[in-house]
Amino acid sequence: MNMTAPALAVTGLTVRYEGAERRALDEVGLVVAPGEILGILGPTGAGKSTLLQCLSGVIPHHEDNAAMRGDIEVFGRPLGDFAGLSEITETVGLVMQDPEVQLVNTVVREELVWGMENRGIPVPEIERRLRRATDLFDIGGLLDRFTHALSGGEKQRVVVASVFCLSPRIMLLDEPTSELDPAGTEGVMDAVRVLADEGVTVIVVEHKIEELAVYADRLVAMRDGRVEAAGTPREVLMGPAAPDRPQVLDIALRLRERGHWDAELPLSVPAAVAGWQAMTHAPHSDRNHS
Ligand SMILES: Nc1ncnc2c1ncn2[C@@H]1O[C@H](COP(=O)(O)OP(=O)(O)OP(=O)(O)O)[C@@H](O)[C@H]1O
Repeated sequence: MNMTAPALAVTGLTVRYEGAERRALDEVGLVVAPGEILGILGPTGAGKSTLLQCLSGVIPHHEDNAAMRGDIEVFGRPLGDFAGLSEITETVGLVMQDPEVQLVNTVVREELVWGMENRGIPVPEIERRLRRATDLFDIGGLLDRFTHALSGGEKQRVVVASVFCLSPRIMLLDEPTSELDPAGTEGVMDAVRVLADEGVTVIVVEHKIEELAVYADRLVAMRDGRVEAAGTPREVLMGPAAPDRPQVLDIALRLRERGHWDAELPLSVPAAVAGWQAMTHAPHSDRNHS
């Protein structure tokens, strides 16, 4: 594996599910650098989960009603050259949208440990990773709990932590905070930032755009299976593929907290819209009434 190559390089990725009228992914191209947090946003059905399933090898290895073409390289090595899912998961960890699908053990501690044991990781290293996962994802109080009795947000944190324990160089997170409150969401995203600073590459699909604006290094906006816009959060969120306008105030506040918004803060929705227009240098008058 070439560690100086992009973590992921995707060209012409196209997927059509059997019987579907249109492509779920349509000539998608992406390059993701090592240690980068790439946020993926887009409306429901845009193809975000399908993209993560291709990057993790679930398509084609585990999903037989999807026809896929295009190239995916992981650290310079074509994904097709890996010996199936088991080898891919050594480098790429996927957290699926529904945590239930990934929880297979009765007790949280077993859930975190079993994957490491299956890989033959030595016990002291298992214990080190378990401590780290417990700290990073704040799950110390959950270790002896039954997995089926956890809340949705607790399940999400346990699943992210168990994928982290396998130490993948690339983590793909499909709406990892959908059931978490704002504090829980920040906790998970802060942990993701720490991992990225240590060189882990993270692709996160997220509907909470304010979170992506703050944590992601780059954003990709998808629609109808295509990449509609890509760039820094500011470029994408200020551009024509941006979300509904009232969110701009929220985004501006969160960006300011982190020192990324230097203009006047918009104090009302009309002021936000005006500020938005000024920053994009484009009137978009047809979208003012949304
Ligand atoms: N297993 C499947 N079989 C058939 N069609 C599918 C399958 N999975 C997804 N699709 C279709 O592919 C398209 C893209 O779906 P996908 O789940 O990738 O979108 P998404 O952007 O992740 O949506 P959401 O935000 O709702 O999770 C949709 O039209 C969806 O109905």
